[in-house]
Amino acid sequence: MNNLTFNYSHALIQEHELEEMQAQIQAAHNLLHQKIGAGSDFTGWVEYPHTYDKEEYIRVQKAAEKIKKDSEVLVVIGIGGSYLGARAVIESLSHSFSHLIPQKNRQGVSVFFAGNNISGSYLKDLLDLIQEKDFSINVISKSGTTTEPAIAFRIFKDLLEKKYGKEGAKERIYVTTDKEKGALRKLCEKEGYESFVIPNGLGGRYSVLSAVGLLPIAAAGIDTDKLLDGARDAVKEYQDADVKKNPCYQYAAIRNILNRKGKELEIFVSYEPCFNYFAEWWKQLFGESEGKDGKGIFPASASFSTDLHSLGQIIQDGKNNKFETVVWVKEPNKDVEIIHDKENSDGLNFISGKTLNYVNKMAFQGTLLAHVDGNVPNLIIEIPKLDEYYMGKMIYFFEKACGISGYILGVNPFNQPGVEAYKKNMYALLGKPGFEELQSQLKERIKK
Ligand SMILES: O=P(O)(O)OC[C@H]1O[C@H](O)[C@H](O)[C@@H](O)[C@@H]1O
Repeated sequence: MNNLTFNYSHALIQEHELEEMQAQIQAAHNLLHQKIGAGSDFTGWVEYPHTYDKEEYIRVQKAAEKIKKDSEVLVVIGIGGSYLGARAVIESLSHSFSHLIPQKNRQGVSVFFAGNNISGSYLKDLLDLIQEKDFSINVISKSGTTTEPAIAFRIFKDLLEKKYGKEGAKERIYVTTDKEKGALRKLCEKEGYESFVIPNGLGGRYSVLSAVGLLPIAAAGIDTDKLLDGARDAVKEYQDADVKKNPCYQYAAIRNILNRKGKELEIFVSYEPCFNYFAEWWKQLFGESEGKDGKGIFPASASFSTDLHSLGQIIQDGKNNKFETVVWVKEPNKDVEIIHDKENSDGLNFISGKTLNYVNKMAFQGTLLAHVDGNVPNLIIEIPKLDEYYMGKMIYFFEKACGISGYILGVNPFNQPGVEAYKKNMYALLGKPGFEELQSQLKERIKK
């Protein structure tokens, strides 16, 4: 079938178990669509592929064109939902070694990411690398107050101003933030930077199809119209509350069935290394949405066949608490044939004339059956090819499955209160005004 498909024939469940989830699916569907569930203020993403601000979308395209004309590099500064979606799409749809492709042979600029860690070495390396290049920055933060991107923004803004002067720098700074609140919005108003809005109804991890993801993605030369086409079709295809007819809801339901049977860990698996950041995006989506109130499936990831040589053992024979969700691309865009070798010293002439994609497929099928034999249920999401359209569709598939799955689990899938704990401690240890008492308590504990 020429569409995204969900295959649960290796899920190690009975059909009636899925049918029995119908009432819970219907209830979750109502909570989400009628916007009456927990966190409903953050469900604007459900219809966003239709309701997005069309005028802003044109500005995003124009900004991307300007960046392509005046820059070799775009530095995207953001953390969590403010960078993972863009990175997932860019890495999935770009040449595997895109940074080394000369600009004249590529559709867009090289996109590098900063402000997603606090490593001095990482930042220094990036600063050294772009020093000599023409670059622009897109700083992305919904709250406008997150420490990691704020630190990086200070430093890159300073570099831009030294290189191009204050006025020149202004032409190269793009800000994506809340419409009204936060330090970044204030700064935009003061400095007159070009800015884009993260709408109120979108939490960071649900924001990739807004300006948050679209500006970096478009600057990288990826067709955002097609991405949105895929997402729009997904809105239509995944709105049937009948679990028998909705693959997205089947995935949400089966995750919960497996979780109730003791599967505490879900491994996102792909056989294309370009999906590695898609896996990171997926991990934030499910981890922050479901991991609360002492509940949630731990989202992990593996890249096969690479990790079959490291994690393969524990998946096959380790504790029986995990399942795999495999994303399989039916027709990869490129391929290489295995050549015949007269000597045949490696004994591989039996596959000469075959292609790497063929061998990869056999690895997939062999692994699937081996892991299922090891009691690891496998859920398979197949896309016909890896392009913008199916990327958009798959993003929406996972977003919606996550919202529905979270409601079935009985949590608010749209908040992330637990993330604040480390931040408070870090601020206190850094001596942020207002955190004095916590600082002395923490220093006592660290001494011990
Ligand atoms: O966009 P920002 O407000 O800077 O937030 C960036 C990220 O950091 C927070 O700590 C949250 O856990 C994430 O959900 C969010 O995506």
